[in-house]
This record gives sequence, C-alpha cells and structure tokens, in this order.
Amino acid sequence: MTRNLVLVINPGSTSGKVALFSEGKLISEKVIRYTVEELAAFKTINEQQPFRKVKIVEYLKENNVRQGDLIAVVGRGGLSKPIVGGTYLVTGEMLHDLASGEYGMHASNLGAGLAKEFADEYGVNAYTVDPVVVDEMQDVARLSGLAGIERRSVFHTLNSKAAARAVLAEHHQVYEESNVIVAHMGGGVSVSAHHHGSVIDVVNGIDGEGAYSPERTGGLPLVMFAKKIIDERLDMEQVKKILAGDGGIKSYTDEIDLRIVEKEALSGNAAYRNYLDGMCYQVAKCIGEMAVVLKGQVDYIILTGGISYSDYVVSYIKDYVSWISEVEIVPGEKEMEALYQGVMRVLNHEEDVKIY
Ligand SMILES: Nc1ncnc2c1ncn2[C@@H]1O[C@H](COP(=O)(O)OP(=O)(O)O)[C@@H](O)[C@H]1O
Ligand SMILES: CCCC(=O)OP(=O)(O)O
Repeated sequence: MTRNLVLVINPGSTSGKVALFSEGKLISEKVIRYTVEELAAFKTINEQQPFRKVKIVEYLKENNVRQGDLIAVVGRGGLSKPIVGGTYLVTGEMLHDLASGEYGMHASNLGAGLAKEFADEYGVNAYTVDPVVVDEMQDVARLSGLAGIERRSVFHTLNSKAAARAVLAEHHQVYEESNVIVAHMGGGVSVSAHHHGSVIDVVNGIDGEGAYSPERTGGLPLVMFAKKIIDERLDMEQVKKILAGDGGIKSYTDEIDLRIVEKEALSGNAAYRNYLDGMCYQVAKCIGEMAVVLKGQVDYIILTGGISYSDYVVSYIKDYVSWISEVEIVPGEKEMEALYQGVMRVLNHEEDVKIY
C-alpha cells in the first residue's frame, strides 16, 4: 500500500532541512547541519550536491521509504530567471539555469536538482514552489537610477507569502484582497510589499539593498565601496562574498549567530548593542519604505524568520513602525509546509502546474 509521501528538500547555506508529509500531515522532519569544515571541502555550491544527497539518502533509510511510497518530491527553488509565483515542474532548462549561476549562487540553487534526482529514482515528478526569484514587481520599482542596471525581485518568497496567508487567515482576511508588509529576518533580510496577492516591490535580500543582516551588508555608501573595490583590487567573487557572506553583523563581530550577539549586547557590551540596534533600525526603515509603496494602506506588518524569536529585536522594530499598522510576529519559517502545500495544490488539481 502506498504511503502517499511527499519528500520536501530545503537546502540552506549552512544546513539543510528534509521532511516527509502525507495526507496533510508532517510525518517527520530533520535538520541536517553541516560544519564549516565539511562545506569548506567544496570549491563551489554545485559540488556540494552529491554530499548533500548522501545525507538525504540516510534520512530516507531512517524513515524506511521504499519504491512506491512517494507521490512527489519538491525542492526549494533558487536563483533562476525571474518568474511569477506558483508550483513549477523541475525541467532541464531550470536545472541548467540554476547550475550555471547566471542569476546568482545560493544553496537553494541545489533544491530543484536534488528533488529531480530523488524523483527519478522513485519514478515521480519533481517540483519547486515560489522560488526566491518570484517577480511580481510593478514596473516603476525596477528602475535603479542607472541605465543598464535594473532592480530585481529576490526575497524569501516562500516564507513571506506563507506567513502573510497565515496571519490573514487568523484575522479571517484573504491574501488576494489585503495589503501586508513582510520583513523576513534570517541569515539574510528581505522586506516585501504584498498588494492584493502580488509582491509589487521588495527590499532585495541578496543583491546589496536595504538592511544589513547577520551575514549581509544590505545597501552601502556606493562611492566608498567602489573605492574599497579599486584600492583592494577585489574581483567579482570577493565582492559578492563581502555583500553576502562576510557583511553585516559578521563584519563587525565575526559572528553570524544572532543569539550570541544579542546575549553579548544585552550583558553590557555597548558596541555589540549598537550593531544589533543598527540592524533593527535599518529593518524598520525598510518597512517604512514598503509602507510608502502601499500608499499607507497596510493591513499588517509581519516580522518573521529566525531573528523574530528575539523579543529585543521585535520590540525595537515595533517601536519605530507600529504607527503604520498592527505588527504580527511569525517566528521561524514555514518553508517546509509551504513547499508541501504548493505541490498538493497541483496534485489535487486546485492549481495548474507551471512550466519554467
Ligand atoms: N531565539 C532567537 N533569538 C535571536 N536570534 C535567533 C533566535 N533563533 C534564531 N535566531 C537567529 O536567526 C538567524 C537564522 O534565521 P533563519 O530564518 O533560520 O535563517 P536562514 O535565513 O538561514 O533560513 C541566525 O542568526 C540565528 O542566530
Ligand atoms: C533572499 C534570498 C533567499 C535567502 O537569502 O535565503 P537565506 O536568508 O535563507 O540565505
């Protein structure tokens, strides 16, 4: 008898999550943590795929998953070409774009490829849902101020949309008829303006915009950054590593775990307190920017991602933005459920599958 399992794969930069769902319920979930040394053994993110696969094979063995048990596999979508939201079949063209790094490299680029490998082995389809490049931006938001450079939409799509839907459902409101601002605060920070079901503008979480985060710079004073690049003769890979990887809180403290930074800040380290406050202050400013995008018509501001477990961060930001609207907190993320639900909407014929 088939167990109607859906395998969900979510590769993160320093860890990965894998889960099995069936009949609307989470059956099992595992966080696979990688050490810095383990990942340092690979020169590129693509090279990590076989290593990450082995850990998922072990997980499937632990859960006794056999041929015929799976009905689908879904992986978190990565940096591919801009696409509208929805559930996508994993295709060769998508895999090519993710592996090429043409649109950027992030651990989530491995999600579709891993899903496809397991889907092929178990004879089912592979999908991705609402990848980080979902682009529903209004045209005016694309202008950067320099001809030839266009702003793009890269944000924590899955969790931001899932958190928005969840908060609105609690208030008996519908996503497609509401306006919300979602600030996702994790390793990276993105802030998105959701207008009647479309994300019409974002503070991009990876290209060097907006607020700094535990490991990313956010926006920088450009002239000074250009001088640093020239003075230090930095190449593109080095520049990208500064913007996403070695920036933000890490550049000040050498630490990316915000729990440690917060503990230090609240036990009297004034410099750490200032670094932490700076991040919160910048997130608040980004929320204000998105409130303008929504012309002040904001039903809820939602703070989500791992950092929103912090009472200190939440109250700091609330102090600046609660005049705009009610502020709701959705700590952590709902990515695994969102991936599963996206696949089920297609398998249950509630939504058409999209082709990349
Ligand atoms: N209780 C907490 N208080 C403060 N920060 C936290 C807490 N729990 C997790 N974090 C921080 O959240 C960040 C990771 O968030 P998460 O959403 O899991 O990240 P990712 O973007 O990697 O998915 C880390 O900096 C972590 O220290
Ligand atoms: C904004 C793109 C997605 C992203 O940065 O995810 P993480 O914060 O999990 O690295």
